[in-house]
Amino acid sequence: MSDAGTQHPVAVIIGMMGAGKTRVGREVSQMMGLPFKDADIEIEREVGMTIPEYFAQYGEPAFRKVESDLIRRTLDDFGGLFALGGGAPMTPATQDALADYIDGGGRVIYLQADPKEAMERANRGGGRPMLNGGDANARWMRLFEQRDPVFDRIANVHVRTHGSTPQMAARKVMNMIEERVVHVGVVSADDYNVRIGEGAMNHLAPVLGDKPARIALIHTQPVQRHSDRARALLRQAGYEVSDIVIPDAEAGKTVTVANGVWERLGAEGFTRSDAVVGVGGGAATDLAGFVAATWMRGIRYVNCPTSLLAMVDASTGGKTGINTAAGKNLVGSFYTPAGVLADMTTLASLPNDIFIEGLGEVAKSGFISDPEILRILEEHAGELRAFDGASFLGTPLEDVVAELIERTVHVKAKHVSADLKEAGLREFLNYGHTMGHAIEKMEHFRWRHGNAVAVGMVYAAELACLLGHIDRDLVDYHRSLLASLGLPTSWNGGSFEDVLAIMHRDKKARGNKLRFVVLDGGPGRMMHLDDPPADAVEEAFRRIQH
Ligand SMILES: NC(=O)c1ccc[n+]([C@@H]2O[C@H](COP(=O)([O-])OP(=O)(O)OC[C@H]3O[C@@H](n4cnc5c(N)ncnc54)[C@H](O)[C@@H]3O)[C@@H](O)[C@H]2O)c1
Ligand SMILES: Nc1ncnc2c1ncn2[C@@H]1O[C@H](COP(=O)(O)OP(=O)(O)O)[C@@H](O)[C@H]1O
Ligand SMILES: O=C(O)C1=C[C@@H](OP(=O)(O)O)[C@@H](O)[C@H](O)C1
Repeated sequence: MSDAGTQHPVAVIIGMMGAGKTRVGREVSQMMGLPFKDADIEIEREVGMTIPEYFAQYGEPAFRKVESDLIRRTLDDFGGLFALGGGAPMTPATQDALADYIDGGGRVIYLQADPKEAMERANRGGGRPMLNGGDANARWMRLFEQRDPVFDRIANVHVRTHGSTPQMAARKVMNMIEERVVHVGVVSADDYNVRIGEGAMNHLAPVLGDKPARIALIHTQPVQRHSDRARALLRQAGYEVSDIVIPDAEAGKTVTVANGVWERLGAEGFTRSDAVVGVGGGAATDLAGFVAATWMRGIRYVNCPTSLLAMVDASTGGKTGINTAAGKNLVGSFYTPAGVLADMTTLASLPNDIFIEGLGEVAKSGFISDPEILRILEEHAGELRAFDGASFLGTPLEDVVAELIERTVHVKAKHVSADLKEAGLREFLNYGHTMGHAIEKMEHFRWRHGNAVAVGMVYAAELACLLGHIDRDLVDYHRSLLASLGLPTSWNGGSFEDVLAIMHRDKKARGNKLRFVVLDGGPGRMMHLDDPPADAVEEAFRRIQH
């Protein structure tokens, strides 16, 4: 964001008078150890008089010129938190300066206080020339009606502070500043962002936009507390919410469930301008995406993943789908979301075993593309294996997990941006899945996906080693790293013949030829392994049996 030798604010705060721009801005700067600047105070320092005096002596146009010049300068030479005066964003020159700042990666945060709370606070202590003359509340409301739509459009981050103390409001602002954003380019559809951080769900309304009137909120019972928050945010933003609870986990990924949702959408008059929001694990976001992809041949949807695996994998990339009697994910559509909001606060209720299975897909991304993921996993294996959602937020482990999520999503974004429909490169995301899916099916889906994939990666490593593509040390490293995370590295649940038959039905197979993706030399270097020798395929299977 910064040009050489210049610095830009970490965030600019705008909002109505009394919203808390100064008070909350100072709280945030203290929490983040950053300097704080209040435009009004800087202006008074520059002109050598109070703002009311300047207004009285020179009038508002002259004041707005001084103000916009100072704001433009500060945006290019200050690296802390910068709070603007209430009317500042209404000046075209300031709007241009803020647009340039956002283009450079800046955050303009609209602090959306409850009008009643802000009005009351704005009238404390006076000193606000825009409220002089007549009923201050009436003037405040008139200004709000003029300014709110403009602030809403100018800001790229929106933080509601209704009922929040300054400290609570500051925490929300800080979460928005610290959140991580991964951009996913899509060749044949609109790009979208994956937002990762506490409070990411606050982006629901800006991501959905103002077109939808109705939102189908699809979720499962175990994530009720998180879908309650999504529902409240949607209703506060003015949407009509159809609450649709589906069966949990794989039981929710069926055509019967999808049909039930289609019937609801039909009965409630959902049109192409309406939207779907999926809240839950990967099964829920798969079903929600499938319904969005098929209702009227495609309506907007936003995923709010609540499990680690859903955050790092299932919710991103546009694969939507349901299961059939013939197997998993055999019916579906490539259909990309309008956005993915991975709200870290949802992990507070995630059971340990489900967090650990998500590490399987994180490790996979390390092996296929980003060795730094492997290093982080190794360094923090003990803490990760002991994950406890109830005590997780606000600890150093939260930053470690956020980094792992961001990196893993980057790996997925790189593959899906270049190859949405899995013609080649995207198949590398299937590392460990040929055997992994066979194990899931042999276990009648009692095994969790990430666990099966972990064994599948050990299998793929053994196969690659047998054929001279990687050395024994790297195979052993697969076992030691995955085991240190609490993931399984062997399986004894069925015959080679049965597994082989299932692998021949893998979507990477071509005709009667097996196809695998394996490491070629080391982490980050992948290759397609087509039609490997039958004896190696069987020997590798023997080696994953304990
Ligand atoms: N579309 C894709 O690209 C893609 C990629 C990977 C996996 N998937 C699919 O995702 C599914 C696996 O996802 P998953 O591992 O999230 O399984 P899941 O959706 O079955 O969730 C696992 C369990 O955890 C619960 N849960 C989720 N978040 C929770 C939270 N915050 N608090 C408490 N409980 C929570 C769920 O209710 C469920 O009981 C599979 O169906 C798989 O096929 C899809
Ligand atoms: N969330 C909040 N809860 C309680 N009081 C607040 C809150 N935000 C601001 N205040 C108080 O309201 C008054 C106006 O806040 P201020 O930050 O000056 O508003 P602004 O800069 O947006 O005009 C101050 O007395 C401040 O301490
Ligand atoms: O986005 C993709 O390409 C992936 C889809 C899923 O595999 P399947 O397509 O085999 O279900 C997932 O498990 C894998 O991690 C990556």
